Amino acid sequence: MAAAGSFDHRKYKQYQPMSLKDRTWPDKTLNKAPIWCSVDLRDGNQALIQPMSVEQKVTMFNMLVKLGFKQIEIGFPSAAQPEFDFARRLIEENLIPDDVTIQVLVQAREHLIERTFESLRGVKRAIVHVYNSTSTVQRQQTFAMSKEQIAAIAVQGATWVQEYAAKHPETEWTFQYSPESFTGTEIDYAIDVCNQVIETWNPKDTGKVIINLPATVEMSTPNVFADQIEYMCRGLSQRDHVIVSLHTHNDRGCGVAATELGLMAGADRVEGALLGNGERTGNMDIVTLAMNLYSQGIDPELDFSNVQEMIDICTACTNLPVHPRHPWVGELVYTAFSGSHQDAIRKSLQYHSDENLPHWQVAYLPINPADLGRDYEAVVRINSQSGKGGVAHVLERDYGIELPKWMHGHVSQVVQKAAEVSGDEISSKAIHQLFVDNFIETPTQWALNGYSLNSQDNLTIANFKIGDRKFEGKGQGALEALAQAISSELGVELKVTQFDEHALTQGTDSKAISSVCIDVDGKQSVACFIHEDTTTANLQALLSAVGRSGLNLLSQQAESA
Ligand SMILES: CC(=O)SCCNC(=O)CCNC(=O)[C@H](O)C(C)(C)COP(=O)(O)OP(=O)(O)OC[C@H]1O[C@@H](n2cnc3c(N)ncnc32)[C@H](O)[C@@H]1OP(=O)(O)O
Ligand SMILES: CC(C)C(=O)C(=O)O
Repeated sequence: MAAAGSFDHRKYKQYQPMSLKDRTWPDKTLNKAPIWCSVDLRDGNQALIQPMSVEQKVTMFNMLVKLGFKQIEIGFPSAAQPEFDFARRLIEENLIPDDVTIQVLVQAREHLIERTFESLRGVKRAIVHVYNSTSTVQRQQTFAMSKEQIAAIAVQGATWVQEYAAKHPETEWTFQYSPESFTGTEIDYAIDVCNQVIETWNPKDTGKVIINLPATVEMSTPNVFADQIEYMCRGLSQRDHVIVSLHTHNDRGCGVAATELGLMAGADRVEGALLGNGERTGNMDIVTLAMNLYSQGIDPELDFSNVQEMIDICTACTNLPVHPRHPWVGELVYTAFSGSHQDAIRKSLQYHSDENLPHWQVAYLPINPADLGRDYEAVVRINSQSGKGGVAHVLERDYGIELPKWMHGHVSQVVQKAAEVSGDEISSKAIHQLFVDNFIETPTQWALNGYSLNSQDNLTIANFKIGDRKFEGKGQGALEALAQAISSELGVELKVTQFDEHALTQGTDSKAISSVCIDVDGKQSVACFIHEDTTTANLQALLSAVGRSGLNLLSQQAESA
């Protein structure tokens, strides 16, 4: 169907996948972390409205080191003075730990390469990353050059890098080449260009080089990218001396998926940025990929145990907010508002701790949010979508109030009403207040002002002072005696249909909570009471339930007078 105006899909053509019939990557699984390289300070930085200051770059660099990155692309020193100054600052102030290698990006242009090496003077170790664009579109439209001419730029760039490095033998150099716009490049041509660069550097005599394959623009489904990577891995010469690196972008929203499949297809190394910052829709999000591995029981070799600190630093340096639903780390990603999810989480957490399970298996929570430094308060939050399990969970979690199952519906009805009226979230404090007001508060006329209990012939004989009236009753235990006393004094039929007594599980001062459900002349009423004396808690809970049933002691008093 042709759409109105300029929204017309017919102007786009389908990406032509390569044909790799004997692909092996679909049968592979990921079982170890790749070599990580953060490009936050380069690709991330070049995508900001306001690039980071040198101070901000230092803060970001220190954080990347703390998170565990061993390779960090620190910028494009020949592009701008602050980029150059930052490289100098790291080197001159000795801010690069011994086990961390910095990387710099440069185009295959001699004056830029010269300036890049100048910025690296005195560094112990560095990766020099040179690139040129190889795609059909760029060959034709940006450079107006043939395949041979574009390959010659790559080889010339590789040669310059080698020559300038040779002038600084005190530094341990690693060379990296990217056929930029790789996903828009004919695959056999990409292999050819990369192999010419590899032959120029001839790593079999010197160690290893890095060939970085960027989805500069993400153009296909991740399976097509994986085919391309598997094919490249097969076709690159001196493969044992080549580290195959991936650098995906997220134009189609599949940057992480493409990288995962690319790793299955044989890549060794991954470039990306924290929280997916980077050009356009961003670079591959390292946090997501690392957490994907972590949640599968694989050591990501990066430490996200204080995720809030990482978010705060990234936000301060990039001025970009983090979406509340960002995978693994967004503010709301461990929060359930809907009732059935809350109920399942509550039961699952309980089961998990009761059974002492060796592996984390909790409904709706793929990992324990505490691993990232997140608290459990966020896990269940209440609004009108919530149910009885969620409300019970909040009272239990925040107030140690463990209610019997038959009470859950009563309490949640009250909370649900309040949520419907406000149209908003109901805080834990407000839920507690609703619980106190509706189920604990006792009308003064039904206040228990004293009791005595005696046992006789397996029966409890009891005296009660309720308000300022005295009652006498007997039964199997104090509760039944009280029910009998009220029934006979007020001429009603009162039965205790449900009863539960629990120690409060936190902040207790050894208090107990009693919950009572009664039937007064066919009408059901429930209430709870908290007290350090369990008998008082039981008796007062019953009296509160009587008060909530609408029985009026004062009018009965007036009648009997
Ligand atoms: C995919 C990426 O994101 S790569 C990173 C992009 N850039 C950065 O990170 C740093 C930001 N700064 C820049 O990009 C700047 O453009 C600089 C510093 C690299 C270069 O600046 P300038 O030379 O002043 O300008 P400009 O980029 O317009 O230069 C274009 C020229 O470089 C050539 N060129 C572009 N890329 C390359 C390359 N990789 N190798 C060789 N030549 C190249 C172009 O053909 C063009 O040549 P022409 O002038 O003969 O037409
Ligand atoms: C320089 C290369 C690796 C790049 O940033 C890209 O292609 O996205």
